[in-house]
Amino acid sequence: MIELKDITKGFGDKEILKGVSATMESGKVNLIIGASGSGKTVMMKCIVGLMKVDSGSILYDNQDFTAMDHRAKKEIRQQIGMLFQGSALFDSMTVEQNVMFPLEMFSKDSLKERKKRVDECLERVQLKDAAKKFPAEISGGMKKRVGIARAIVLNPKYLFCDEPNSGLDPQTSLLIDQLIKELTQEYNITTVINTHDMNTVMESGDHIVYMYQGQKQWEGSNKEIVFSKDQQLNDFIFASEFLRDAKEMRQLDMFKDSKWKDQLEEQLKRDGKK
Ligand SMILES: Nc1ncnc2c1ncn2[C@@H]1O[C@H](COP(=O)(O)OP(=O)(O)OP(=O)(O)O)[C@@H](O)[C@H]1O
Repeated sequence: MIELKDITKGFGDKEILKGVSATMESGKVNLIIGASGSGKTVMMKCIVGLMKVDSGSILYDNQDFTAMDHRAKKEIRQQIGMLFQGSALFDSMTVEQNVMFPLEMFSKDSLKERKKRVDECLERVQLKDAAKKFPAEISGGMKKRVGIARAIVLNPKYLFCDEPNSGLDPQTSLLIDQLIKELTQEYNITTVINTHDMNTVMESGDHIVYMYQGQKQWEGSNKEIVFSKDQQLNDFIFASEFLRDAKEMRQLDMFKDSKWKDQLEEQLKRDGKK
């Protein structure tokens, strides 16, 4: 679990993060969403330590990352996997060499063990046949899968993904979302995704943190999101008529589940529809 406690970050006299507290849960896909400029990337950079917060603290499984010395921070960083926007693969290396790279940097395993681990990861993302190919020879979706294999090769406890669906078609996006979700559950990873993709929000966001102008405006599950009365959040998520219809359909679908029945009835009463 990662906890943010009242973090602030500014540049010069411009305050970007204005006291954000939020929780990213283990074994869950945690999403950071919000309009452009709301502070999502700055927040993600602060969490992984690429930027230093001005105040507040960030706890990795109860250990205060913000108060750690360089060595302790390095240990946490070695438990972090990162999937970058655009995949950020090394063009001159084959797929398997790209996945091997973090092991060569940080692992003390023998070459045989490292090769075995690379094979396992490539198998897991269904890319064994592409092991000897170069990034220029594979599709955007395959590149993302190489990026995912590389991000998990060191068995991370925490996985950060920056816009994992950018530049992908809707079907490939879904497959990437599914893969990230499966890996998160299989290895009980605390996954944090910065995304603009509403499909990801509705389909795979277990826990969602909505940022608005440098503050956490809303936090909850993708089930709770369809019942939220927060105007900013609703304007952002259900921006089109199509999405508003989808929201109502999701509510009706959840109505079948007794767990949500009371909540929906209450909402319909409040909205004067019942
Ligand atoms: N290194 C920096 N120096 C100064 N200002 C910065 C820096 N990094 C980010 N900002 C500012 O912080 C604000 C939030 O930026 P951020 O990149 O976090 O937004 P975002 O929500 O991730 O947007 P997008 O969805 O477009 O990626 C912006 O006004 C941006 O100009």
